[in-house]
Amino acid sequence: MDISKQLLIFVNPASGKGHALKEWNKAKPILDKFNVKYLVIMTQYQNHCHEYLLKEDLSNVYGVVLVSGDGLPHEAINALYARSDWEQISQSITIGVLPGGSGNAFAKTLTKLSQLECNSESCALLIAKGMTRQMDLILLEMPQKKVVSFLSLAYAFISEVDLGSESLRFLGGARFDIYGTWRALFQKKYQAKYNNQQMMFRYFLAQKIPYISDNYLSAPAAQIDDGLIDVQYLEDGDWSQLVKLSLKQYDGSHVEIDEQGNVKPKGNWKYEKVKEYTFEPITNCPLSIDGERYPPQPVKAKVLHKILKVFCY
Ligand SMILES: Nc1ncnc2c1ncn2[C@@H]1O[C@H](COP(=O)(O)OP(=O)(O)OP(=O)(O)O)[C@@H](O)[C@H]1O
Repeated sequence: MDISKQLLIFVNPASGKGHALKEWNKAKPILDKFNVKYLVIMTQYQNHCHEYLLKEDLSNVYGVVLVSGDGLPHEAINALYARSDWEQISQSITIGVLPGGSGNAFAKTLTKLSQLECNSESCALLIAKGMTRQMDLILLEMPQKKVVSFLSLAYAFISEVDLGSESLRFLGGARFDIYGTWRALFQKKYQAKYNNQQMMFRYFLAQKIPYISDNYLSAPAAQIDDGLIDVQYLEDGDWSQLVKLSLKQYDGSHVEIDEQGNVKPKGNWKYEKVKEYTFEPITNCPLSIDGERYPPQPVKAKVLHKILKVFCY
């Protein structure tokens, strides 16, 4: 890593409860103490960060830091991946995050792996110390678009909770608890094809990292660099199964892992580790990709192994 270059720090004033600037102010003294060079950009509008990273000369940049929820890293990583010089950028630029939004799964995962608390001071320390790891991304090919995902693709229950609770952003992370409880009580079923098999789903979630937000360890067997995607789903099943399982996702106890690291089967609840999959929604329910809304459409997913550098011990 060439620290004679600088970090680009994007602060999203519109994320979560609007606390991103406060979180940045907690991190700034730590970066200053370590004499880190940086340029701060307050994002002015949706896609500002994407436009900047797609077009600007990044030859003087060694890291991109997102102070926001999980939406801004999704935007940033996709902009970098879409550049013609991505191969070189994937070697020279490292991604860092500070938890400034309502869903901070990325910050939670990187701090947890580094055995740190998930807060802005820990994230700043990770960035200032400059240790990096290579992580996987998931390439999602859709009819009109290719997207890379660092977190998840959700349909049915999780997609409804993620996207349906957007108007409750002012509640911060509590939006998922409140809206999720309501949706678990009044469940819907959704038709889709998973690997060409048509099923009726109550729940479908494919993840790259173990957390889906700061306090939901939804895929405890997931690893950032194992070359695999953790897919969980619940077919039809009974109503109470989803209620019980969603309550246990706080600490990951809905999944039992044996000494070899394999997930033990649990009734109708399926947990598979795959290198690729296909998914085709049939019911009109949007897809949530890294927490962002995408119209229902067929998706081909495959892992891009160890393709992104992140600040992590
Ligand atoms: N100044 C701005 N005004 C409005 N939207 C913005 C602004 N800056 C960035 N955005 C957009 O805000 C969106 C949400 O980003 P982010 O993930 O940081 O917030 P969040 O509230 O935590 O969301 P999530 O719950 O998905 O984590 C992104 O799509 C980004 O483009």
